[in-house]
Amino acid sequence: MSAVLSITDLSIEFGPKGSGRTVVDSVSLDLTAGRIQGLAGESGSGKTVTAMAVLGLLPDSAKVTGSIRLGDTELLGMPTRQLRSIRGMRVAMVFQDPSASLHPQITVGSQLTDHVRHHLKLKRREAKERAVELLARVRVPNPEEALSRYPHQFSGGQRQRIAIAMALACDPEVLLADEPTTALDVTVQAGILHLLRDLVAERDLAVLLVTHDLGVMSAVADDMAVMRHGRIVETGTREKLFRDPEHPYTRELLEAMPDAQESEVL
Ligand SMILES: Nc1ncnc2c1ncn2[C@@H]1O[C@H](COP(=O)(O)OP(=O)(O)OP(=O)(O)O)[C@@H](O)[C@H]1O
Repeated sequence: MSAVLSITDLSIEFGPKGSGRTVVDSVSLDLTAGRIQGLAGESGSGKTVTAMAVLGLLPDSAKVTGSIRLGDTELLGMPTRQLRSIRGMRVAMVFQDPSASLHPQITVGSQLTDHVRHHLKLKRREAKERAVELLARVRVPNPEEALSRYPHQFSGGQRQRIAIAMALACDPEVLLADEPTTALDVTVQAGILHLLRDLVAERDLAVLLVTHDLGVMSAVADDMAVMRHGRIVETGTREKLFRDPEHPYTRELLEAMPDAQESEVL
C-alpha cells in the first residue's frame, strides 16, 4: 500500500542555530489510507511537534529539516499561503481541546457553514445541508437544532464530535489527531474512538493518532510507533507491539499500563 503522507528523516530543533535543542531527531513515518497510525511516548518526547510540522504550524524559532510529502507534494518549506490551501482541505487536525478548533462566540452552524462555504465554494443552502449532514454523521443529537447553539452549550464529548465534523468537512485525505480523547472521561472517550474507527473505514482516511495513553492506542491504532526523546524507538503493527515488544522502552510503557494488556477494538 502506498503512503498518503510520508514523513522522512524529520528533525526539529528549537533555539539558536548550532546551539539549539533537537526535539525531533530523524523521524520517519508513513500514513496509509484506511489505517490509524498511532504515535505513543511520554510527555515531551516530540509527538505534538511532529504533527504540527506536517501542517507548518510550528513557530519560526523551529528549524525543521527532512521531508513531509503529501502524495507528490512536498509540504516542508511550502509557502504559508499554499499551505493554507492544504490545511483543512487535504490535511485536517483535531486537538485535545476542541476549543482550539471552535470559536466560543460563533454558533456551531455559522462555523461549519462558513468553513465549507469558504473552502468548497458552496452556496448558503448547500453549506447548511452539509453542516447538518456532518453533525449527524458524528452523531450530534438534533443536528438541525444544534446549528444555532454555541460551543459552550455542548458537553465536552459533543464539542469534540463537532471539532471532528469541522475537520472532516472538506473530506481531507489525512487527519492528525493529537490526544483527541485525553480531556474526556472514559465512557465518552470510547464513543469518540469508536466514531474515529468508523470514519477511517468509511472515508479511507489516513490518520496519525498522537497519544501518551496506550489504552487508547490499543483500542484503535492499526500501526504503532513509539517515540522517546525525539526518536522513534520501535514501530510495528498494534498486535506485534503489544504482544511482542522488542525495545526495552516499549516494554516499560506496556508494563506501566493499568491492566497491561491489549484491549479489544471498541
Ligand atoms: N515553541 C517551542 N519552543 C521551544 N521548545 C518547544 C516548543 N514547542 C515544543 N517544545 C519542546 O519540544 C519538546 C517536544 O514537545 P511535544 O509537545 O512535541 O511533546 P509531546 O510528546 O507531544 O508531549 P505531550 O504529550 O506532553 O504534549 C518538548 O521538550 C518541548 O518543551
